[in-house]
Amino acid sequence: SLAQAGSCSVSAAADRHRSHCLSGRAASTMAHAVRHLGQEEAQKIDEELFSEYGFSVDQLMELAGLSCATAVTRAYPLSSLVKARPSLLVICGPGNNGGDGLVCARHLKLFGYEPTVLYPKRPSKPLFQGLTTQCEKMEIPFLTDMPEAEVIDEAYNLVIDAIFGFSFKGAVREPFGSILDVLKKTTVPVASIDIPSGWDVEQGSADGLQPDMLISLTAPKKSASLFRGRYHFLGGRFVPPALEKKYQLRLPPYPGTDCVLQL
Ligand SMILES: NC(=O)C1=CN([C@@H]2O[C@H](COP(=O)(O)OP(=O)(O)OC[C@H]3O[C@@H](n4cnc5c(N)ncnc54)[C@H](OP(=O)(O)O)[C@@H]3O)[C@@H](O)[C@H]2O)[C@H](O)CC1
Ligand SMILES: [K+]
Repeated sequence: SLAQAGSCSVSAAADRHRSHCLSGRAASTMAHAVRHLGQEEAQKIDEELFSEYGFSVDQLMELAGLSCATAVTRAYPLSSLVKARPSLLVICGPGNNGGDGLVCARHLKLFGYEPTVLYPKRPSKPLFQGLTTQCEKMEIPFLTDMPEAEVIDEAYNLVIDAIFGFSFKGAVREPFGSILDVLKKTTVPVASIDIPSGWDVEQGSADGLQPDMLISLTAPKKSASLFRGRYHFLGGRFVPPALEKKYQLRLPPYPGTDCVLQL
């Protein structure tokens, strides 16, 4: 099974479900048995990319956000959107996952979508200020408050969840608890960047958000085995082969020059 081959500790039920749902594409991905990372391991790889491999956060965030925007165009092409306007709501959290969301919003605007951003807790670092300015200069509107679930269902085709990534821990603190409560009541699809927000990075969340799409960055995290949505993509095509080897990531090959891969 994926769990055994991929050394991920999912429950037997999740494992059975996964085997049951195997499609041809999933089966070909299984041959590679991409490894699912624990929280500390994901953070360690991230740290190593910066310290040992000389990357800057901005660089990887740009590639991560571009992957997410590209994956969104694959799952929800402009021609498939049901509303008159190609409107999207991008909800950004206080860490780098939120930064990925800002980059993703900017690229989606360039791809012809109409993103609106909610960014309630903004770090004072120049990186995030710059990403915010870039979005503002691209005429991407910023909301001051989370709309009601009915308003979101009425106004947007898709919500992009860039609230928490692999550093999330413990019970959700405000204002994000209320935001996630509203998000759980919406019926429009949700696309989560790296981790469905509010999920334990390894154990998931039985009564948590159930996104339609998950874009795993670098490599899926353990909780990705519990993802039940329609689209699971891998993005963040920036891992040097030596690092991939060291952590035995067994990443499936990206096709051609693509920056995303559907798992
Ligand atoms: N190597 C890669 O794959 C790259 C991935 N990227 C993206 O970065 C995130 C991880 O980013 P990080 O900044 O480490 O963490 P998060 O965005 O997940 O979240 C940190 C912030 O969230 C707050 N937090 C944590 N737990 C809670 C909670 N229970 N309630 C409320 N808030 C919470 C935390 O607050 P503190 O008060 O604890 O500081 C932080 O503010 C990864 O998932 C990818 O999306 C990079 O962009 C590129 C490289
Ligand atoms: K997320």
